[in-house]
Amino acid sequence: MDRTQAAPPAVELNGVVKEFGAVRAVDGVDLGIGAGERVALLGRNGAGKSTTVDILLGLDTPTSGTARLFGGTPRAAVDAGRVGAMLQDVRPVPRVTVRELVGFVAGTHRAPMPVAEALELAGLTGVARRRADRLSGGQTQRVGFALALVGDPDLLILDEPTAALDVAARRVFWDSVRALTERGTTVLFSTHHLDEADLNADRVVVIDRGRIIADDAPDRIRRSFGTGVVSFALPHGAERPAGLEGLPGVVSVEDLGGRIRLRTADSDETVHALSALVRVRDLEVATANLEDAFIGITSEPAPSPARARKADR
Ligand SMILES: Nc1ncnc2c1ncn2[C@@H]1O[C@H](COP(=O)(O)OP(=O)(O)OP(=O)(O)O)[C@@H](O)[C@H]1O
Repeated sequence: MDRTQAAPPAVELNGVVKEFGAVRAVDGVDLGIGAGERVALLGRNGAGKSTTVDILLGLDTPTSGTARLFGGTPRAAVDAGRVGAMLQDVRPVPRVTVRELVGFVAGTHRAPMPVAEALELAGLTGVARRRADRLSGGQTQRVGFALALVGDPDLLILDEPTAALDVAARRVFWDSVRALTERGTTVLFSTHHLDEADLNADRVVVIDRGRIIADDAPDRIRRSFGTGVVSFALPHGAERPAGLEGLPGVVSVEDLGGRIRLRTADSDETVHALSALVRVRDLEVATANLEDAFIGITSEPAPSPARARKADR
């Protein structure tokens, strides 16, 4: 055996397609994720995130293409206790305490972390003696997190992990995720909170209509769609002027019905040229965030079949 060979990636999807009848939920996804990466999976409703996660967990099989975790099948990685998952629907077992439930699941793993540590990382120490079926929505979601991490997995897959968490609980959650990746755990999470992806992922993968349309560091994705947003209202009754797309720095133009938003790589130049083109009202200049980039990327038209085939090659 070649001992110099690098360890296989935590996640490797090659040409994965998943069809449900006429619906192509995943449409040729290639994705590799290395150890210790913290990756956000973003996409609009119905983009294909959960289907991709299901395939990664071996809960569903691709129509074509391959999914591998640590060089083997997802099933093998899950059976070996290398994968912890937190899915959207967490339904706690009735009549046991939080500590008992997490302890029970720890007992099913070969090398779990101490139960107290899992409770602490999930922010549950204060409610450890409470019945697991009598918790708030946010506490229940934290139980799901504790159950996913107590096996001390190499890969954590978290499907919208903070949907029910308040601001303080979110902070605890992301601190814990950071601590886990610092000791080598790979984390893949899906979210609709783009600010969270921006702050907590070192890589953002955007999926749209079953295809990966962006895969980069959050700041690079932000910059690729302009660093600034210039928005303004038109004078009452005025038509949208021609030529906005051609103004210096402008990357894209959105018409929000009376208000125009320009994403730009150079706000100063854009504003200067804009003032010569049209008289505007309520001018605002802001720094672009990941949400602006996301809207820009995902609102682009779907590739035509000819373009899609070309992209496949
Ligand atoms: N079991 C199924 N049978 C039929 N269609 C399905 C099935 N599961 C998913 N789909 C469809 O596949 C597409 C992708 O769904 P998926 O749940 O993966 O999206 P998502 O990105 O997770 O969305 P959301 O953000 O709303 O959770 C959608 O059009 C969905 O309706």
